[in-house]
Formats: sequence, structure tokens, C-alpha cells
Amino acid sequence: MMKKIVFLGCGSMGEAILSGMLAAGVSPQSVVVTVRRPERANELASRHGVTALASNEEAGANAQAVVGAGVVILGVKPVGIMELCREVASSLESEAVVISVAAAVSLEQLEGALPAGQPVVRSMPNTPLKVGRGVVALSAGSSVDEHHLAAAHEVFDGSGVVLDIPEDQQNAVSAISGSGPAYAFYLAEAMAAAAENFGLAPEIAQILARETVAGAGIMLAEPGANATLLRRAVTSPNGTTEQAIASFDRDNLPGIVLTGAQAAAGRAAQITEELGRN
Ligand SMILES: NC(=O)C1=CN([C@@H]2O[C@H](COP(=O)(O)OP(=O)(O)OC[C@H]3O[C@@H](n4cnc5c(N)ncnc54)[C@H](OP(=O)(O)O)[C@@H]3O)[C@@H](O)[C@H]2O)C=CC1
Ligand SMILES: O=C(O)[C@@H]1CCC=N1
Repeated sequence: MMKKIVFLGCGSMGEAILSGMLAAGVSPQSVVVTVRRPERANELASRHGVTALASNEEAGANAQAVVGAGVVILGVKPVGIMELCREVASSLESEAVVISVAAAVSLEQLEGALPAGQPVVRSMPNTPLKVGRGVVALSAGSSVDEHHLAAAHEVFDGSGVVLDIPEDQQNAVSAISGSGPAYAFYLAEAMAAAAENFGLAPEIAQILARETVAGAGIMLAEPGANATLLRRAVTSPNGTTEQAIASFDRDNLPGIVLTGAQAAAGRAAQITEELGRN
């Protein structure tokens, strides 16, 4: 049987990873999750068939969960993650691979809160892992060997593309693929609002925007797909799309996206610094 996989914290991101992992064939019997609220624990247990513990109900839930675990995924918010590391430190197996999904929390900060020599991997996943189309970037800590890194890859391999990157690129990755699903959803929201502005019924507006962004995403997911070529295929010379793209260019949509991504990466750097002061 596969060694136990533990999620300490299982909200939006944790559940997306969990869903992708189970869909890829991992047995729910090998998974234990912890959350704070009992109602959330019950929800996860009944939805996925995993063992779920609530730390508000059982004070030692996190420490209890990591005993005997081969992989421990830290799925909590950056604030509180170091406290969580210290809470479970003495219960971790020395060979357990600790994978943080937290934006902005450095390997140095994580390693400082865990036992010396603990293998730690910093990751930046995204929620499309839930549907098998995620992207995850991994950066290995100082005690990670090839077996530990392979174990981290194995967590995500069945539900998306896994990349190995230097840690100093993590904030940039976070600003593109970590936050990126929100940018795509925001575009869908803006398209629906534009449709309503034309006088279309709200439910029709939602369908048009949702199906269009989803359909375009599926086309982009085809092997060898190229966003520029796909865009050009819609843009007839002297046609209608051309006018919309020209308007987006005049309003500098690429510049707007760049400034937004820079703001996201800047916030990550700020969070790292704030955590360092605690
Ligand atoms: N959301 C995203 O798209 C992405 C998020 N991330 C990272 O993922 C991490 C989690 O974010 P997200 O999933 O959005 O946040 P959520 O608030 O949705 O999830 C946090 C989870 O942690 C649980 N939790 C908090 N404290 C404890 C504790 N002490 N012990 C056990 N469980 C605890 C919460 O339980 P309860 O529900 O009971 O309160 C909840 O299940 C963040 O660090 C973020 O940077 C990274 C990439 C993308
Ligand atoms: O917004 C956040 O902080 C997290 C990290 C990347 C996506 N969501």
C-alpha cells in the first residue's frame, strides 16, 4: 500500500490537489486531511472518502495526522504556516517530504521551522489541478534528494504539468499560473458584463462568456496549440474581431496584465518579508 499522504489544511487549493490526485488513481484510504472546522472535515470525508480530522475538535489532530506519513502537504495560508510546522515538527518522520503550497513562504523560513535535515519542497500549484489541467512549479530544499523530489512529482504528475524551477522564480510563477486562473475567470466575468450591456439576458450572458472561455481553454490545451495562432484564426482581416483587438491594444491590455502580475509578485515579496519579521 502507498505510504500515507497528509494534507494539513485542505481548502480551495488543497481540495483541488486532492481531487486531481484521487482522479489520477490514488486511493482515498492512503490520504488523511486536517482542517480547523468539523463541518469542513465532514464535507471532505463524505465527498472524497478520505480520513478527515478537525483541529478545532481534536487539539492534536495535525501532529497525529503526520505520524507515519511519507508526504505532508502544507495547505494553509502563509500566515500561521510556520506555527503549523513547529506544531508537527516532533511528530514528522525524518524522511517525510514536506511540500508547501503557500505563496511567498521561502524554503529558508520553512526549513527554519522544521527539524534540521527535513526534506522540504516549495511548490506553486494552481486550482485547475482539480480537472487534470494544472501547472505546478517545484523548488527543492537543501535536504531533498532525487527520491524526495520524485515523491513530490508523484503527488502532482497525474493532474497536470510539473516543472522544476529555481526558488527565486517562485513569485513570478505565482503571479502567472498560481493567480492566473483568476485572471481567466475575471475575463469571463467582464465578457458576461459586456453581453449584458448589449441587453442580453443575464443567463444568456453567463452561458456565452463561460462556454467561450472554457472552449478556448480546451483548444489551447491541445498538443502544439499556440495562443497567437488561435487568436489570428478568429480574427478575419477587415472583420469584426480585428476591431476589438485593436481597441484592446489601444487600451494596452498586455500592459494592464503585466502591471497586475507585477502587483501580485510584489505582494508575494512583501508577505515573505512580513513573515520574516514574526
Ligand atoms: N487558492 C489558490 O488558487 C492557490 C492557493 N495557494 C496557496 O494555498 C494555500 C491555501 O490557500 P487556499 O486553499 O486558497 O485557502 P483556504 O482558506 O481555502 O484553505 C485553508 C485551509 O487550511 C485550513 N487550516 C487553517 N489553519 C489550520 C490549522 N492550524 N490546522 C489545520 N487546518 C488549518 C482551513 O480549515 P478551515 O476550512 O476549517 O478553516 C482550510 O481548510 C495558501 O498558502 C495559498 O498561498 C497557492 C496557489 C494557488
Ligand atoms: O492569492 C493568493 O495569495 C494565492 C496564491 C496564488 C493564488 N492564490
